[in-house]
Amino acid sequence: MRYLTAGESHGKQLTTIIEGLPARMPLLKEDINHSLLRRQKGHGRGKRMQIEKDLAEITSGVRHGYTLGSPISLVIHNDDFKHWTDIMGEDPMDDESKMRRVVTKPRPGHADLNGALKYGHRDMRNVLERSSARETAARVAAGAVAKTLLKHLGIEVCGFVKEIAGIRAEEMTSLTMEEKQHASENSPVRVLDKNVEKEMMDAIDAAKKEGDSIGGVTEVYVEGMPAGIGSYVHYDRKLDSRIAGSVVSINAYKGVEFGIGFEAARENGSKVHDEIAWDKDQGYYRTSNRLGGFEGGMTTGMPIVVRGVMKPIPTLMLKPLQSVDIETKEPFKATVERSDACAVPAASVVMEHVVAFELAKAILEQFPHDQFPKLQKAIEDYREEIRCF
Ligand SMILES: Cc1cc2nc3c(=O)[nH]c(=O)nc-3n(C[C@H](O)[C@H](O)[C@H](O)COP(=O)(O)O)c2cc1C
Ligand SMILES: C=C(O[C@@H]1CC(C(=O)O)=C[C@@H](OP(=O)(O)O)[C@H]1O)C(=O)O
Repeated sequence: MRYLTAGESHGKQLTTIIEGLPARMPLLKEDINHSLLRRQKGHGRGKRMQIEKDLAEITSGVRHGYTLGSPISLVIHNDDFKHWTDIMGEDPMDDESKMRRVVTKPRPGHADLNGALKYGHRDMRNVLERSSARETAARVAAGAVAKTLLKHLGIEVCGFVKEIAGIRAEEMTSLTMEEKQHASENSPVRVLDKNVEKEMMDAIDAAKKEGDSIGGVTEVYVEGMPAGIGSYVHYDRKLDSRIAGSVVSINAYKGVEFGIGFEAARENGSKVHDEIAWDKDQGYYRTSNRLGGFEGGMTTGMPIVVRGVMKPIPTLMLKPLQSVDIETKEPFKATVERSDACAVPAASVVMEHVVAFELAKAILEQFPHDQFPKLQKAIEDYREEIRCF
């Protein structure tokens, strides 16, 4: 299974095409729209999110609520496009208007300058339109389809916030999946504890007031993945590495860790590895889950715990960073009209969905079936096989 996204931030629409899903899997647009609305809701976002109401239209690959086995295309319209028709339309602009609207001031921390150098764009709008995290809406749409597949296989994926600007959420390992999902679905900063929620919201509001930005840590937690999914044989099929790559591919993500993560560097082996046990009902299991559900590029059958680090948003409303105009070569400090102050809660939803996509993809590689009921049966049989192994 693979997917492709297309679309510019202020262009007409975003498009997602997903290929490789089996036929006869239940899929409703409501499942996708629920995820899209969650991505929009986190505290700390700027004015753009008040303009957009992300809703996906399924334009192919689904009929009467079931997948057909053909590519699925999803369209999300950009409501902001109506304000940008002259700048983003396909018709050529006259030279004078073009000169007035050309972007020549690259923002540190964004893709502007490197993208301009790579493609030779002297108008950096040609870069920023696509490098914008608007694209994560299209990725969440793909991930929502993957989450639907996983749900029907008994696998639940949930994303929430671990840390914002140094304020840490409660330890989630002791919480049930339902409690985690409650935080993920209902809290404006995706935490369970109301005191921490308030502290985080205050920190975001303070950053906003100062015209600065803040980052944080998000976590994705997965229950129900059977052991042995992924590969120890091929470097590019190791599932933990694919997940790590997909997390760092989210805009502004700079690092990833599984389980105790970087802490493993400071602990002895006796305090890092997860001992193996067995009982008649569940088969093999681990007495701890410090490695976050992976050994040898494959799942262990324990919950997957993966965290990602999001840097602060690079566009700063009142504290613009130093840069150089690519036309005049003069130094400048950028003025900004709008930007998010913190997108960590929203990004936790993005991370949840990119991880879900990698999991669903790995399952389909290991159990290739054209018909969804056959995939369900294959997973059921595999679960029984490993339980009795
Ligand atoms: C959900 C989300 C919203 C974002 N909103 C903004 C924003 O409003 N302004 C901004 O400058 N960057 C924003 N970013 C981050 C930039 O898109 C990102 O830093 C940029 O594309 C450069 O990529 P890099 O940080 O991965 O190197 C956002 C990221 C995410 C995930
Ligand atoms: C549009 C989204 O996020 C955008 C990501 C983004 C950036 O530079 O990455 C900049 C902002 O857009 P604008 O420049 O239009 O204000 C965010 O709102 C979205 O998440 O749907």
